[in-house]
Amino acid sequence: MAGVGPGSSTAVLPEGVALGAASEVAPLRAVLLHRPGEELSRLTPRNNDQLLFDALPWVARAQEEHDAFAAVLRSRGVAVYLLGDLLAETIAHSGAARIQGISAAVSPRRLGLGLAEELSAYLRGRPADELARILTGGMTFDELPGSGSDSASLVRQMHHGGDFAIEPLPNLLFTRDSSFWIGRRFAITSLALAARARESSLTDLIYAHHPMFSGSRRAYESQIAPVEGGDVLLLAPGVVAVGVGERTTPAGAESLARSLFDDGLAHTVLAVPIEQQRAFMHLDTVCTMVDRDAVVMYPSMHDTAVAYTMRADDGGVSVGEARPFLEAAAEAMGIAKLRVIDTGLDPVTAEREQWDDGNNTLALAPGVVVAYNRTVETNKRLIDAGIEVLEIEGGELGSGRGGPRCMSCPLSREF
Ligand SMILES: NC(=O)NCCC[C@H](N)C(=O)O
Repeated sequence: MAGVGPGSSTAVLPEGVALGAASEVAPLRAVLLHRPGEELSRLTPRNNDQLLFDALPWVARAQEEHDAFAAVLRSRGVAVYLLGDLLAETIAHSGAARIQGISAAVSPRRLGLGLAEELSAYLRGRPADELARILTGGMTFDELPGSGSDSASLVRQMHHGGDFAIEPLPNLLFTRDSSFWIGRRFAITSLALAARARESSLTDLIYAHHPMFSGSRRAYESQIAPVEGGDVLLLAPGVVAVGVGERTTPAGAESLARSLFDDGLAHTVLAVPIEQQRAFMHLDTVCTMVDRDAVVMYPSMHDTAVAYTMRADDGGVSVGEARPFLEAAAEAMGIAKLRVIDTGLDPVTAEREQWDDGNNTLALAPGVVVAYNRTVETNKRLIDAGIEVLEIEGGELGSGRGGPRCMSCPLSREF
């Protein structure tokens, strides 16, 4: 097999660790993260809104924060895999993956046929690690091969040098959204917004061609309508909550439910409407599980969140009336009550800490979560409720509006 670079090796799972996840809180064994890189340095005041960042992160500091996040996970026995490494290894391993990645990134619509063919041919000849960097970090017109040469291409001549010939993917940082595992299967999601749509072409090729995933089967293959991983919460084995709002659509939630029922991966899917606004872009920005029977939740959702219960019904799907989410969830999970860790916050603090991803915790085990240290009040309430909170810095990482759960895709949790 071709290596990625000198001295490189191909990632494998630790002994005894099996791919898959059936809940949000069972002990985490392996996780997919993306160490932010060049794609973050592509953000400018002109493109940050469109690329879904609220500020321009200090890249080196964001990398330090991310390294510290990964170190916390490793210190708790979690095997950490980095998307950039897996991508380079996949491309080194598989010519088909190389072609797939290039064709998803090079758009004849944007570049015209001539330039698109020229660029594709150039990329086919790049070393795997360089190609992986281009597929994630993008490429400007100035960086195109032969730039500055006397070119017959109108496209080259009429674009500014700093325009993107290949768009960067700064939101790859949020590995939660572009794939998720349910049972022993992985699902490649269908991302709603143009700025993120290409991310799933990379997770798709990694899962399809990296040796670590060989033999793994897919869930939700049809990908008919948008579903993003940040909206999918595995409340308990067989019970899934799906946020429906700015990203995941009703059609996405319904087709996901249908597919999970058909594959025997869930018996109940709860569709939970969330406000269609930036602050609440996914269900996991307002609610995450911190224990087998407990969630941390944005206070204003506590009494207002509802759910439509979908169940498999005679080859189809039955949909119940909207009812209180906490009640519907507890019933589906077969528990008396789904506890809400009451953050008891005043509306202003609650709003600020929700914005700063205080509700976006990553569970490493029942009652053990990772959270940003800046959400001081929420963390305090979690600790008072007996939850162990492992705090990380997020001053720079948080500028993309995502916390520890958003930045992680569990590859393996104990069943
Ligand atoms: N699961 C999540 O909530 N992910 C955070 C995504 C943030 C990213 N800037 C976005 O707007 O999609």
